[in-house]
Amino acid sequence: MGCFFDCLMCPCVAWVAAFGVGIYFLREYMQGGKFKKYTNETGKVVIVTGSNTGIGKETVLELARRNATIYMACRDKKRAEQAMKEIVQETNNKSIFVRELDLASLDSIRKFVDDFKKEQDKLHILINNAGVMRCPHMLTKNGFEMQLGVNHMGHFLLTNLLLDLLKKTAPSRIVNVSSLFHTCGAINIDDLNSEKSYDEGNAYSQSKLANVLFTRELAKRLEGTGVTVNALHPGAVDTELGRHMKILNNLFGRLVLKTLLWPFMKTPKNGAQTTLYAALDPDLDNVTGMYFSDCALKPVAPAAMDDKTGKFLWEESEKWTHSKY
Ligand SMILES: NC(=O)c1ccc[n+]([C@@H]2O[C@H](COP(=O)([O-])OP(=O)(O)OC[C@H]3O[C@@H](n4cnc5c(N)ncnc54)[C@H](O)[C@@H]3O)[C@@H](O)[C@H]2O)c1
Repeated sequence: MGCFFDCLMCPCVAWVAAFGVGIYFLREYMQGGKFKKYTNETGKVVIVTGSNTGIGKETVLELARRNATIYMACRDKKRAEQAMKEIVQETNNKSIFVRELDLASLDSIRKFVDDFKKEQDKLHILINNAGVMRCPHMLTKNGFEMQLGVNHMGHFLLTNLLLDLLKKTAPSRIVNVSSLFHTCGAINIDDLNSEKSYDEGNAYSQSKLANVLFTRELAKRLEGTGVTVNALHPGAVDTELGRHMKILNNLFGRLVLKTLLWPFMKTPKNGAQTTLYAALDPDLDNVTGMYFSDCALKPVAPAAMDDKTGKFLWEESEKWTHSKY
């Protein structure tokens, strides 16, 4: 016991502790300084996909604090209900509902929308947040490569099925959570579904580029409707998104990587701030087809400005999801 206290009194331990505390506050200061505070958004009806964990869960928590009515559209109903209970307890907002949505199934998406429309005749904000990253080659229920299928195709169908409600409730907003990885992406016109070859990193970047192309194409189609649509990069955020990465699957790798990256990673709370900015900031009432990061407008990759590819992707997405808009 005495030895333990001797160790604690050692100047090295004190220095390491002071360094750790210093880094913690510096990280919080650097990330927190950029955020705005928004007033209560009473009465807004919001859908957040993939909101039982990570950035989505924090987004719901922050919206719940602002008195929104929130639908948590989640694949894992049990985890979502647990998350919802925690949020209700913390915010005392009882207008938070869990509804099942599997973006890897077109039937599930259609059922979610049908049920939602029976319950609600308003939708002010749709936040397309759910995502899967660098998974091994897998297919959705409809045979789409999983990352393009969930991150883009699923949200494409969901959004289009909800457009009538968004238009009716205008001014309203669509927020697409993309990633800085869109800058590494290319739309593989000859092999969009990765049937000839598959690389998990390329497939993720392709799906996140698709988010930005979809945002820009949809913004054009929504001109004059009062519905805006914007995309964003939330930052590098400490969440469960890396669950498919081999290095994070063993304890040692996870420990080393998390320790090394920790000072540079945002907390989920800070990672949710650009989503909140895109969803709530009054200065963005008429801003559409744009891309944000750190609560500010940012340029997109040249590939995301290619309108021809945007049109190609839209037409393919209509064919794949058996829908025409
Ligand atoms: N964490 C980061 O550093 C980072 C960086 C850039 C972009 N993003 C993007 O942010 C978004 C949120 O990711 P996160 O970091 O909070 O990760 P996360 O893994 O904690 O959250 C992703 C959510 O998506 C849900 N999801 C996955 N497949 C689904 C499906 N088929 N149907 C319905 N929901 C499904 C998961 O269940 C989970 O709730 C993603 O779109 C991701 O690409 C994250």
